[in-house]
Amino acid sequence: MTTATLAFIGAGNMAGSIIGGLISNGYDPERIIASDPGLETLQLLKARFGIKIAENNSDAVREADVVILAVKPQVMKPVVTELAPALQDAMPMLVSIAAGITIDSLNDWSGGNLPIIRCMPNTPALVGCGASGLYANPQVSEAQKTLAETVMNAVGISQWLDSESAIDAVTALSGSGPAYFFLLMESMINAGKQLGLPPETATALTLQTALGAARMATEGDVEAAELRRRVTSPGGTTEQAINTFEQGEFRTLVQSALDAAERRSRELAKQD
Ligand SMILES: NC(=O)C1=CN([C@@H]2O[C@H](COP(=O)(O)OP(=O)(O)OC[C@H]3O[C@@H](n4cnc5c(N)ncnc54)[C@H](OP(=O)(O)O)[C@@H]3O)[C@@H](O)[C@H]2O)C=CC1
Ligand SMILES: O=C(O)[C@@H]1CCC=N1
Repeated sequence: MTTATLAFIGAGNMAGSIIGGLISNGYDPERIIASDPGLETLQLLKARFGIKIAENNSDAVREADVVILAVKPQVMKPVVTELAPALQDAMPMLVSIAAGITIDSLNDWSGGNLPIIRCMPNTPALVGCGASGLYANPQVSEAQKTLAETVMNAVGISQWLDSESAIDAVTALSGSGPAYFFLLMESMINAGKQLGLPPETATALTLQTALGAARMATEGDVEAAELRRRVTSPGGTTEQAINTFEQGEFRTLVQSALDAAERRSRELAKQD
């Protein structure tokens, strides 16, 4: 694993998930520094993972090889503009995980000429099962690309994208994706309770079913559609459920949901 020093600007849900995944995978906590206005959040991360914390964003970036911008898109401009002098001193690689914020904007706000990567991770990074899309500007060297990939692969898988706009699609698919599966889990747990199962039973069976289905889809070489067919006995129970999903236009609904998320990602870019 790399020994690069990573500075996280913003230490909320997503930064915490990546940090947790890195530490579980053996990353040296002395080489991770985080800064955030919430002192309590920082103290918790320090106590839990042994990472360093900084009093302000500029202090955090001073020694960093990689600065991971993990604040909400809406505050990215003031955060990066204020950091620009420190960034121009240290010239680290910037990795922004924010939905919507473009490389052009990050380049303008940071004073220019920095290697910048846009990365769209997801929260399962916390358990080493993250999925990230990556896109680099021309200033990023091959060695820096390998570094970014090493960091993100330590918490899951990553895919390089050949256009920046593909980040909007990745945001809609895997960035937001865990929430879609959680919604399905919530809905199945509730349906199981409605069918008379005790809540603990409905919960345990739903979660194990989700885990089992995900493992079968990822660990074998059989496509999801075929795995679904193998559960669906002709004239059996699953067929009734699948027909109900199809009649409710489940696939169209999923497409519309992802379209809406992708559209929102593009809108966030216009609010720069
Ligand atoms: N959550 C997710 O599943 C994913 C999120 N992302 C992206 O990650 C980014 C962070 O999202 P998420 O972790 O969910 O959001 P959070 O709100 O949980 O984390 C953002 C953190 O940044 C802090 N912050 C606010 N202002 C500053 C500042 N000036 N300097 C340093 N830190 C600051 C916030 O503090 P405070 O709360 O006090 O304002 C908060 O702790 C977003 O841009 C999002 O698009 C990408 C992929 C997935
Ligand atoms: O909902 C959001 O905007 C962020 C980006 C992807 C997941 N969470």
